[in-house]
Amino acid sequence: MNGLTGEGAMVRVNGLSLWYGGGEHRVQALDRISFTIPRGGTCAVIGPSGSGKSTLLYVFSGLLEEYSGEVLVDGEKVPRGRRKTALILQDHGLLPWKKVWDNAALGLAIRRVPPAIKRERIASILKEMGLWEMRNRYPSQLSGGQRQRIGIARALALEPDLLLMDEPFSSLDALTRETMQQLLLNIWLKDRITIVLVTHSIEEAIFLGQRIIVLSERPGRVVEVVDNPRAGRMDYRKTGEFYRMATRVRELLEH
Ligand SMILES: Nc1ncnc2c1ncn2[C@@H]1O[C@H](COP(=O)(O)OP(=O)(O)OP(=O)(O)O)[C@@H](O)[C@H]1O
Repeated sequence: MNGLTGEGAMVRVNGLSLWYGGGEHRVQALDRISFTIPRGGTCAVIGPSGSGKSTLLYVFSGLLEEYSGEVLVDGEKVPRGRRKTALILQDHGLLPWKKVWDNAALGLAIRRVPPAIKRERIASILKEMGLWEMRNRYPSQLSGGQRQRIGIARALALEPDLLLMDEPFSSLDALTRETMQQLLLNIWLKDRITIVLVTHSIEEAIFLGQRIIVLSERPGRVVEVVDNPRAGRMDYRKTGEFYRMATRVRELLEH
């Protein structure tokens, strides 16, 4: 695996530029972005508001197809509706009128997975995420952290090899947020899914992102790709290296 050249990379971005709208309303969101994400690695994308972080995820998931440059996922030009890519949006995309179980099973239902397989997979994931006891409740009867876990459960039920997350923990209080970061880390340690996480939090980016992509203000350009090999270690937060890394990323953002 060579993350620098992109050989064996899960995601490879080369000279990606993207504009929204047309004519006088044309807005450039991304400007010649290049980086790679190794297979089985974690990557955090951080940058000011409007720097194109969500846009990048939309491109990786195949939702946005109009761009210039090259974007390869698993060695192929982003295929539309790639089955092994899961996207978790900021609002978790939960349906308020459906119970926890059905919300978690939604992705599998859309893909018409046979009921027996669906039942087994959802039961196992709800147990793993600590949601089993709540399977017959509605989202409104749960806390923010529990709701977020349903969103993650739904994504994991698809057995993805690429998990794209758009500020998944931003609405949570600090403690719940740390618990959720830990949970995500456990999932990653177990399954080695490639994870791309968009975040506004320097601390979150450093704790979770083995590679940190720092973007500039709009149009988003890569200020720096920071390699952060100690990300994913449970005790990282308490180390001096963590604070040094935080200072470095903060300086890059103030650039
Ligand atoms: N549909 C659209 N039409 C026109 N401009 C858009 C559209 N969607 C996004 N933009 C613009 O493109 C830029 C990048 O948007 P994007 O949502 O990717 O940024 P972001 O870094 O995720 O922002 P935030 O941190 O605030 O969520 C922004 O300046 C935004 O206003």
